[in-house]
Amino acid sequence: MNNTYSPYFEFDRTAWALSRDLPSLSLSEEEFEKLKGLNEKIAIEEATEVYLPLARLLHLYVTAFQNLQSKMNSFLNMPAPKAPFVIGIAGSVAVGKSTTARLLQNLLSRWNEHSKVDLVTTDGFLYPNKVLEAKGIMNKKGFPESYDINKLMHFISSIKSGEPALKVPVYSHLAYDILDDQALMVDQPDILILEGINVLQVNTQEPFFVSDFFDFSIYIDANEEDIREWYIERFLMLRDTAFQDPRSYFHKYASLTEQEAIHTATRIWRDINAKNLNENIMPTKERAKLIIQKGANHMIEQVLLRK
Ligand SMILES: Nc1ncnc2c1ncn2[C@@H]1O[C@H](COP(=O)(O)OP(=O)(O)OP(=O)(O)O)[C@@H](O)[C@H]1O
Ligand SMILES: CC(C)(CO)[C@@H](O)C(=O)NCCC(=O)O
Repeated sequence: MNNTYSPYFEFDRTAWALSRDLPSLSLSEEEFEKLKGLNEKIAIEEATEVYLPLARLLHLYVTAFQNLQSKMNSFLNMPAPKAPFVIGIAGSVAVGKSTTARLLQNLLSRWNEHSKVDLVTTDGFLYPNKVLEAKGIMNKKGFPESYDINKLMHFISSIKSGEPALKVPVYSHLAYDILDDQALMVDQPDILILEGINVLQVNTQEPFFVSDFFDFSIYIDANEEDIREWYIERFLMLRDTAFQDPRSYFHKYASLTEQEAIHTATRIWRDINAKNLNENIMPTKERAKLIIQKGANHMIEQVLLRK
C-alpha cells in the first residue's frame, strides 16, 4: 500500500473512514443539519467518513499535547501560561480551506478537554488596499508580499506564549479590504486554527516562520482544473448574491452575463490565483503533517499522514 520512500502513510477513503480505536464522536442527523449551515454543499458521507475521523485524530494529538505541557511545566518548574494547540490549514484560493476550518472548529469544540476553539484567517493580515496601492501590488493580493508577515508572526508567537486578549484585524471580502473599525478577539483558546494560503510559507531571510508555531498542519490539495472550476462556480454564485450589494467592491461584476462572468473569473484565476498557487502555495504542500487530496465535487479521495 505505501511507497517505500514516502514520508507519509497513505490512506484511501475507505481505509481512512475505518480508522479505529479512537475516542468516539458521532454525528446525529440533527447535528449534521446544523453543520450544513457552514456549507450547504457538504455531503453527510464526507462529514462522517472523513472529517469525523480527522477530528478524532486531532483530539488524540491535542490531549497528548495538553498532557505533555502540564508535565513539562512541572518538570521545568515554570508558571504555566495557557498556550493553545495550533493547527495550520493551507492550500489554494477556493480549495475549501474555510469550509474545512469551520467544520473542524465545530467538531473539535465538542470535547470538554478542548471546547474553546478559535479560528483565524490570514486574510486579516493582508495589507490594507491603500498600502497595496502605494506599493503598486493591488494585483498581487494573496502573494507573500501582500501580507504584513511581521504582524502575523507577532500574533502567532504571542498566542503561543499564552498572552490573553489578542486582537486580530478583520478582512472583508465584501469591501475587499481590511476593516479599520473591527477586530476579532482571541482570548486563550484551547485550540487555534490558523487558515490561509500562506501559512506554510518560508522566507529564507528570516530565522523563524509561521509554521514554527504549529502543532499540526494540513494542506488541502486538488487538481488545478478542479480548483479553477470551484473558483468560477463561486464567482458565479457571488455574482447572484454578494456582488449584488451596492457596497460590494465587485458590484461592477453583478451585471455581467454568465458568459462574461465566466470569462472574468477565468482571467482573475489565470493571472492571479493560479500563478500564486504554482509559485508560492503548491511548493509548501510537503511541509504539512497531513495532506487531504480532493477529487472533483470536493470528495476526499486520499489522506496522507506524515510518519
Ligand atoms: N467540503 C465541501 N463540499 C462541497 N463544497 C465545498 C466544500 N468545501 C468547499 N466547498 C465549496 O468550494 C468553494 C471554496 O470553498 P471555501 O470558501 O471554503 O475555500 P477557501 O479555500 O477558504 O477559499 P479562499 O482562500 O478563497 O477564501 C465554495 O464555493 C464552497 O462552497
Ligand atoms: C483574500 C485572498 C488573497 C485569500 O483568501 C483571495 O481571496 C483574493 O482576494 N485573491 C485575489 C484575487 C481574487 O479576487 O480572487
